Amino acid sequence: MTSTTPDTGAPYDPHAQVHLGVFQVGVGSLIWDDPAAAPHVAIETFVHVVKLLERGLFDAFFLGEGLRVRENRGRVYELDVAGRPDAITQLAALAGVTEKIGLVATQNTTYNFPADLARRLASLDLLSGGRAGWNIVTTDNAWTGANFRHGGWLEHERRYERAGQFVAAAKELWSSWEPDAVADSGDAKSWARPGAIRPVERHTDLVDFRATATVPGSRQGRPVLFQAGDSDGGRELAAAHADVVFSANTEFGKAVAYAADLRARLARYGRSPDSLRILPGASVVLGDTVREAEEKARWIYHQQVSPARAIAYFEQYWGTDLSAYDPHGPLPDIPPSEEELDPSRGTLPIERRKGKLALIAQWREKAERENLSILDLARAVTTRHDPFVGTPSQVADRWAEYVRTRAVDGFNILPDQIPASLEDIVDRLVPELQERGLYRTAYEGDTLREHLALPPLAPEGVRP
Ligand SMILES: Cc1cc2nc3c(=O)[nH]c(=O)nc-3n(C[C@H](O)[C@H](O)[C@H](O)COP(=O)(O)O)c2cc1C
Repeated sequence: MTSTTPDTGAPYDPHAQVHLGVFQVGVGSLIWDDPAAAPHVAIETFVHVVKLLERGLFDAFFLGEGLRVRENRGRVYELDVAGRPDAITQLAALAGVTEKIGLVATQNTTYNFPADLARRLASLDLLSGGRAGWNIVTTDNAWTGANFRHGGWLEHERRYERAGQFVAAAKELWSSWEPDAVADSGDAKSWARPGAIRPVERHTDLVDFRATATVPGSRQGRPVLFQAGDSDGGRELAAAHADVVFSANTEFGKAVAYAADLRARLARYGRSPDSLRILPGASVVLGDTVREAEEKARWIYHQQVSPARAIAYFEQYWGTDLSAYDPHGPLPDIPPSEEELDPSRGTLPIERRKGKLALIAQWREKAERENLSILDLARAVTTRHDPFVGTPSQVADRWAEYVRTRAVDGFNILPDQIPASLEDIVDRLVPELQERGLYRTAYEGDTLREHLALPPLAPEGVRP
């Protein structure tokens, strides 16, 4: 290691590999209204995407969870799809048309129930031949929970307390079906030890159930555990339980600091730096030249924050109908409603749900100072994940630095366009990565755990 190598809590690795997943969130930034876009809730689109990714030798395809369509004053927010099918149902269908790719469902621990969710994830894992993953989130959005399951607002710390208990209970359920309870459980025998089906129970103020598992373990033992959420509580949950983190720290300096912090936490749980993969979100815009890539990136961003979206964005803050205002004109001259935003409703980033009057005053000042229209201001204040913009060879070189310094172990691609962004990556970026020895040329294993090169589970399958 040279003196300039950043400290990521793991040694420089010239042979490090890029692991790739795709996070198809379905809402927010995807450009669905482009004529080249595939229909957003059609099974054909999902089948096409997942087969494309399998051709590109991706580790995983994964879906977000939203239990309610995002809307603004009773209308669906422009880029947010008019429907978001249940993730586990979608992934079960995709398991039947694929052989290798991992299938990861985001599911929250605040509005689900442990035994029920553990059963559904174990079913996906078993039926896909050990390719399931669970992206554990706590969700800051009581409004979505109330739609189908149970509502109610748990404070941040309590959400993570429940998450810790929930995940530990799920892991115990997954290790509670032991192979001699089955006449011939095939692959399950290779990892679990003999015994019987043990009931699992918890009786706390946050998690209260008694249940027995309904399916044996899969070829990988149990679903691979992803975690998303960047607070101290989120990082502790990851250090205690996760196999993969879906991190929001994409920019190189942030990725280095995050990796060092997380690996120090891992050590406190007695885990090695290699027992966890770090995959931040990343959007990628490729061009034959830097200029072409930059122009495309600008076009994409302008599509994402369209005039109609700019109006809808500010309507949420003003709390009133702004459709009569010209997006190319100045900010509305009417005052916003006095009412604060509902903190339990997650259409907007959580840090922007408080103190809206002060925020609007800041925006007014900025717009006047810089002579910005409604649309200009919306583009200036809405953030996006740091995109990798450049030629395929430039992006491959940057990724080599990221993985070899162990700042990350790969990326979760956040596509802007489906399928175009992903076709670009599979057909143009993957060959560049392969040329540099950064990426597999064939799948070497069958399970998601194997694709991620995670250490095998302990013989008992899980650490409860
Ligand atoms: C990369 C990423 C993806 C997420 N995806 C979802 C999702 O699909 N559904 C959801 O309810 N919450 C999702 N979350 C939000 C988390 O549930 C969590 O509420 C939020 O990040 C706040 O946690 P924190 O305070 O630990 O950062 C995601 C968070 C991150 C960082």
